Amino acid sequence: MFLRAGTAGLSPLRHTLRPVLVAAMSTGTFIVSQPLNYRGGARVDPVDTSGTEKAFEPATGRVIATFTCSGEKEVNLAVQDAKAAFKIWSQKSGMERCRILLEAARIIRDRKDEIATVETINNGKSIFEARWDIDTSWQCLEYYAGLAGSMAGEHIQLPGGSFGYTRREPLGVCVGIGAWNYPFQIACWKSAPALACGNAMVFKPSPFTPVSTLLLAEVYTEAGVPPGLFNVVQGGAATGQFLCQHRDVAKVSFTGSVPTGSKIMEMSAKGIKPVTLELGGKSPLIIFSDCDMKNAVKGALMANFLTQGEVCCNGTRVFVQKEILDQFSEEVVKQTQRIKIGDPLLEDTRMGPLINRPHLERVLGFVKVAKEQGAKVLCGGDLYVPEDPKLKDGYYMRPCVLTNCRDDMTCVKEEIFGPVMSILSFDTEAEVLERANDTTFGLAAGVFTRDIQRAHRVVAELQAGMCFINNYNVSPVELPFGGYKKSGFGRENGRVTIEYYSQLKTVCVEMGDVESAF
Ligand SMILES: NC(=O)c1ccc[n+]([C@@H]2O[C@H](COP(=O)([O-])OP(=O)(O)OC[C@H]3O[C@@H](n4cnc5c(N)ncnc54)[C@H](O)[C@@H]3O)[C@@H](O)[C@H]2O)c1
Ligand SMILES: NCCCC=O
Repeated sequence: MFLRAGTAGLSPLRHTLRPVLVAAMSTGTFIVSQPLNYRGGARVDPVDTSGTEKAFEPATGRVIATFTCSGEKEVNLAVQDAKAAFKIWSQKSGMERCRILLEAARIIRDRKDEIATVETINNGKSIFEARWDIDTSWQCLEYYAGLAGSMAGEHIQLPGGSFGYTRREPLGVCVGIGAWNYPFQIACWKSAPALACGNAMVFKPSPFTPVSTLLLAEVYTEAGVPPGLFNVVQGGAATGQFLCQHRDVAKVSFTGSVPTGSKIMEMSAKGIKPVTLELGGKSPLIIFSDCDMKNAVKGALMANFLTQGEVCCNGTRVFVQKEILDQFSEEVVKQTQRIKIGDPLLEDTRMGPLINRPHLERVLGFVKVAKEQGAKVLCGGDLYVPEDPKLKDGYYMRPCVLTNCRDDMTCVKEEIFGPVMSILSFDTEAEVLERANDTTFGLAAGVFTRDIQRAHRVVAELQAGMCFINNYNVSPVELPFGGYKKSGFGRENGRVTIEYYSQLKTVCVEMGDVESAF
C-alpha cells in the first residue's frame, strides 16, 4: 500500500495531506492511491485530460499508478495558482524565504528514508544510491536558502551626486520539466534556486516517475510556502507543450534528451522565454598510465554504473593509455562482476532494474550492435533474472564492459543510457584530447593522472561543462552543473544559477536638473 492514508470521504477534487504511515513499504506492495497533481497547496485530480499513463515498479514490472495527464485547463489552473502565490512570495525578504527553505530542507532530511524508498520503487535505483540523491536534494535547498538572504544589487555613483542601483528581481512563474532518472533530485535542483529568487514553479515530472515530486510539494507546503507556489502537473509531451506555450510562464528549465530539448527551445523562442537545457551526453573518461589504478577503476565504475547507467553525465567512453590497458580492463571487469544486482530495496543491492521494458531492450540492442561492429564483451550485457520469484518480470541486465572499441562504433558515438562501458585505448595526450572532443555532446569529462600539471592542462582543453579530476560523478551542490555544445546551456547548482532564475533591473536616479537637448 502507498504509505499515506486513502482519500475516502474527501471531495473528489481536493484531498488534504494526512501524514500517517499506514504500512511499511517493500518491493511488490506499493500502490499509489492518491491524486498525483498538486495545486493550490493540495493534491488534486486534474480538471481535464490529455490522456492517461501508467507508472511501473521496474523491480517487478507491476503497475503502481494509473493517472490522468493534465490538459490545457488544468495547466492553466496550475499556472494561475502559481501566479497568485508569486505575488505573495516575491514580496518576502530573502531572509524570510531562507527560513522556509531551510525548514523544507530539514523535513526532507528527516524523511530521507521514506522519500528514498519511494524513489527506489518508482525508478529502480538501489536504495543505497537513492539516499545519496535525497542528500543532494536537501543540500540544494539548504544551499539556496543560504544565498536567498544575500541576494542584492549594487549602487553606482554617477556625476553630480546622481546615482544608479540595480535590483535582482524574480522572473515570475517558472516551469520545470524533469527526466525519470533522478526524479526527486531534479525537482529540487530546479525549484530550490527558483524559489530562493522569489519565483513560483509549476513542475512536470516524467510520466515514468510521477510519484516522488508530490512528496516535495507536500514538504514545501508543510514548511510554509504560500499555497500554489510549487505545483505539480502530470503528463507527457502534450502537457509539457501546454506549459511551454503558456503566456504567463516566464521561464522553462528542462532536463531530458537533446531532441526534446530542441523542441522546448523552439516553443520557448516563440514567447521569448529564457530556457535552461540540461540534456544528454556521451562523456569521455581519460585514464593515463600514471594514475592511481585503484582509484581509476573505482572512478570508471562510478562513471558508468550508477543508477543502472541511466545518468546523463556518465563517462561511457573510457580512454585508457595503452601501457595499462590490460591491467585496467582486468580490474574493471573483476569489480563490475562483483556488483550485486537485484531487489533495489535490499541494503546490499548496488544495481537495480532499468526503467522499463522498452528501454531495457534498447540498451541490449546497443550491445548486440556493438558486437556486430567488432566490439568484444568482457562481461555482462545480457538479461538478468533474479532468483526471487517476485522479481521475475523486472527489467534487469548485467552491467557490461566492452573492449576493442573504435571511435566510429555506435556504442561509442550514441548515448546508451544504460550500464554499458566502452573501453578505448590511446597513446598520447594530444591524440586522446582530439578523440575525446570529437562529439556533438559536451556535458562532462574526467581525467585520472598523478601529474597535476597534465590534469589541469587536459581539463582546460576538454569541451565539457563538468570536468572531474581523479574522481567522477560526485555532485556537490556548491558546484555549477551543465553542458557545452548539444548537451545544453544554463547551469544548475552553484551561485551562478541565481542568474538563471532572476533578472536585473537598473534604476538611474537624477539628483540635479534634467539637461535637455530640446
Ligand atoms: N543534463 C542533465 O542534467 C540531465 C539529467 C538527467 C537526464 N538527462 C537526459 O535526459 C534523457 C533521458 O530522459 P527522458 O527519457 O525522460 O528524456 P525526454 O526528453 O524523453 O523527456 C524529458 C521530459 O520532457 C517531457 N517531454 C517530452 N516531449 C516533450 C515536448 N514535446 N514538450 C515538452 N515536454 C516534453 C517528458 O514528458 C519528460 O518529462 C537522457 O538523454 C539524459 O541524458 C540530462
Ligand atoms: N547526480 C546528477 C546526475 C544528473 C544526470 O543525470
